[in-house]
Amino acid sequence: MSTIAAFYGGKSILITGATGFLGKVLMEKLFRTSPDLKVIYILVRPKAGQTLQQGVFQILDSKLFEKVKEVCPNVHEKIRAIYADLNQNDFAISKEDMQELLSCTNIIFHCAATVRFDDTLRHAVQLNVTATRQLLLMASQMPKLEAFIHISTAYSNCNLKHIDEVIYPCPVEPKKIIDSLEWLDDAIIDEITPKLIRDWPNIYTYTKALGEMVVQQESRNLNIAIIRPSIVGATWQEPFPGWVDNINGPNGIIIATGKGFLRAIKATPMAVADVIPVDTVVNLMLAVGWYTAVHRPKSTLVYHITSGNMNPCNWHKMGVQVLATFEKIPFERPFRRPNANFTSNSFTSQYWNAVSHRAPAIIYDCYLRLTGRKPRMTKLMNRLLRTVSMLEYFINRSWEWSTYNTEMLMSELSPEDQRVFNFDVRQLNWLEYIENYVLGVKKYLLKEDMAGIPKAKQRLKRLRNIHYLFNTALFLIAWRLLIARSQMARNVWFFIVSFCYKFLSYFRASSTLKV
Ligand SMILES: CCCCCCCCCCCCCCCCCCCCCCCCCCCCCC(=O)SCCNC(=O)CCNC(=O)[C@H](O)C(C)(C)COP(=O)(O)OP(=O)(O)OC[C@H]1O[C@@H](n2cnc3c(N)ncnc32)[C@H](O)[C@@H]1OP(=O)(O)O
Ligand SMILES: NC(=O)C1=CN([C@@H]2O[C@H](COP(=O)(O)OP(=O)(O)OC[C@H]3O[C@@H](n4cnc5c(N)ncnc54)[C@H](OP(=O)(O)O)[C@@H]3O)[C@@H](O)[C@H]2O)C=CC1
Repeated sequence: MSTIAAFYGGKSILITGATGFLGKVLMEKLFRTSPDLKVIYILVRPKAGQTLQQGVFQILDSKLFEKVKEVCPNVHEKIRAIYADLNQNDFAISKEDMQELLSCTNIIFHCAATVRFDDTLRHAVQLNVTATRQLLLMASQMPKLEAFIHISTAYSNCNLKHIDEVIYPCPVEPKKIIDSLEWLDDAIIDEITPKLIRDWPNIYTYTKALGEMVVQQESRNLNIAIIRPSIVGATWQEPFPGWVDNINGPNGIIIATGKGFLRAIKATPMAVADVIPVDTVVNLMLAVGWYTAVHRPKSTLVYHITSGNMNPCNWHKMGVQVLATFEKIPFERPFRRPNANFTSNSFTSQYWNAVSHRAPAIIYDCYLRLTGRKPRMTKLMNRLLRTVSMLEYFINRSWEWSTYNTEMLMSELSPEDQRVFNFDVRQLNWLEYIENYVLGVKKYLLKEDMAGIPKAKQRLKRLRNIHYLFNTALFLIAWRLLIARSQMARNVWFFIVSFCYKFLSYFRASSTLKV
């Protein structure tokens, strides 16, 4: 029997962000490996037109939870959803619910966050910093609490090149920022934001760094650990390969490429693509929860869960395999044939944006207008290019993350725990993983049926023919215009035609002689 699975038996576990990508996979694994756990409390924001119970059923209805329903048939009774908004004071949790949480919780996994790169500083600080502080305050009033696991990101210190498993101080104290945001108005906040975030690429990574500092400062006597995953990708193995459920990170790029919208991206092909499967992250989270509660390390330990140092894959390899998978498993109704390349500098990037992105979008919008429909492609393309520009920072650099704590933890696990809670990314076969990833995007995100593949392949053939035809027509028009305007072009044209004529005459004469 797995020691870690047994540890979670009978426990009351509080998860924030349980409706998110990581949170769902965490819940699934907990129920599947420790079906005898007591209860999982999930803090859920009220959603218009949906009761709490409906929200829980919606989560459980997903294919992700199919296996769980077999091993834990009463799973819906073990999820206790609590209305909460982490942006509000005391999270707007009712007194009774708060009482229950405070008196019963054994373990906390704090996953909730805003992961948007372009959020306002006020909102991102509220959720990623202030809410973390408030949760720590709640935790300090929980007599039965054994461990508090805070989920950060490997990019919280991406302004550094080499990142150790330590909490780095931020230039401005989180408390000062929280206090000043209370009285500064939005216009001033917008003005000072670039000065505050300095060399962090966005508000998200900056506020995650502040969140870590808050954890360090407010840890009191709690058993706390921080987990820093890199780019969290689809499931590798569990409960089945390729599960994804949002368009963050690489997912949106895979869709945009597969649908033929994105044809070039500014990336450094040899930079490390530090993608880490979500089930690997969850396995580490559960192992850390156990270790922190049972071994009670003296200080707050930070664990990196990244792939680059142990089993690196670069963007070139990833891109090639993504494109190869589209050949086998194309997405339905693509705008153009999926075929993308990496550009290396701003000049070529702008050229491709004009030629391969904006021009086809404008042409398509003209076609929509002419056929009496509303143009939409240019708007969509602009949003996509904006998104891509925000991701560029991460695909043009490589980082080194040390993983001493993660490796130490691996060595502390029994062979059975190493198998059930495997977070050894050295065993990952990238080509297989990427193929399953693309397939998962098709099935679980785009909800496309595999039966549609032959039709999609036919459409791709048609698009390829249109592409060749269009290019030939374009070439002929350009050449015709050039001949009309330039003596030099006329001379070249005359030379080519007479050369071809002579070659053909010679060929005909020599074949007549042979006969
Ligand atoms: C010899 C041969 C050589 C061949 C070479 C091969 C080349 C092949 C090249 C092709 C590549 C093929 C694929 C390769 C695979 C990977 C490609 C690399 C990309 C990976 C980049 C990952 C970087 C991640 C960085 C991680 C940092 C930290 C990680 C974390 O800690 S947290 C998670 C990260 N958070 C996010 O990802 C959130 C990012 N999103 C946002 O902040 C916002 O969504 C926004 C981008 C600001 C956009 O906001 P909006 O207000 O505009 O609205 P909305 O969110 O509703 O979305 C608007 C539209 O944009 C689309 N969209 C959103 N996100 C993405 C996305 N990530 N990618 C693409 N599109 C996205 C969305 O669909 C909306 O579209 P619409 O509804 O149709 O309008
Ligand atoms: N995905 C990634 O690539 C990476 C993620 N991380 C970290 O992992 C954690 C989870 O990320 P991920 O699952 O991908 O993110 P998601 O965006 O999928 O999930 C975010 C979760 O936070 C909840 N949430 C947001 N705002 C509030 C609020 N005001 N009150 C209550 N709950 C709220 C969301 O609820 P709702 O469903 O209502 O929106 C959702 O459950 C985050 O801390 C993130 O920083 C770290 C590295 C990489």
